[in-house]
Amino acid sequence: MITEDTKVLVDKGIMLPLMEEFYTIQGEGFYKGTAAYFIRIGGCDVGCHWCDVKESWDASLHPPTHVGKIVENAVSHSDTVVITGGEPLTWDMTILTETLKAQGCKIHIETSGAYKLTGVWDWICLSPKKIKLPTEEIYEVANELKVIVYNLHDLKFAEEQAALVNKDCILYLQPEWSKRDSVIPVIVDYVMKNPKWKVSLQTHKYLNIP
Ligand SMILES: C[S@@+](CC[C@H](N)C(=O)[O-])C[C@H]1O[C@@H](n2cnc3c(N)ncnc32)[C@H](O)[C@@H]1O
Ligand SMILES: Nc1nc2[nH]cc(C(=O)O)c2c(=O)[nH]1
Ligand code: SF4
Ligand SMILES: [Mg+2]
Repeated sequence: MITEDTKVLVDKGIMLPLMEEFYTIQGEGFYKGTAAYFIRIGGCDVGCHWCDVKESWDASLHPPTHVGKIVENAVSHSDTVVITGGEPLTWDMTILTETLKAQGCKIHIETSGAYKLTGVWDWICLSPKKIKLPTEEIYEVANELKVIVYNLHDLKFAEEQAALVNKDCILYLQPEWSKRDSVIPVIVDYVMKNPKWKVSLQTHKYLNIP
């Protein structure tokens, strides 16, 4: 049980439920191959049935941690930090990102965009979900759109989402991991026919790194 005082600090984004943090190689999307420190914040109620970190969903399982401590760890490892989750926009990201920025970090986010966009970001990866659509505001500022392809209908959803993003946003199709053997040939064929899209793979899973 967390105290009422702690809850107030979490609501303000002064503390956040920290699931894990690790220095690794960004496996996905535009920055694939780049070393970065990952901060995984607990809490998500979007509920993707194929989510590969379901352990993150219940925020109460992850200890409320002072943002100052999170930042201190991060900057000792890397000047590129990826905030992920869970769904990081469940929480107010203002203080975390401003504190990282003050330390000279490049700050990236992995988000479904389902909640209000808070924080200052150098790179926004928007991975929209049909079951809880992104807020209107995030389409304007997303740097990459990364649609997960589980079945053929996801290609139609991908086109609908691509019609909503800004003109500079880079478009990725990423196979859902458990379906990769059947979905990869479909994505390859689709991208060759529709070259505005690029392929994104979860390369960290092939590299056997976090
Ligand atoms: C675990 S989510 C956390 C961030 C945020 N909740 C989101 O969905 O963008 C990180 C990234 O992994 C993707 N992802 C999650 N499960 C996946 C799976 N089984 N196969 C492929 N990508 C997956 C998400 O779409 C997202 O781009
Ligand atoms: N290496 C690595 N790259 C990633 N890119 C996005 C990830 C995520 O879970 O948000 C992720 C992850 O979990 N590991
Ligand atoms: S939005 Fe992200 S963390 Fe939440 S269930 Fe979907 S993939 Fe998992
Ligand atoms: Mg992951």
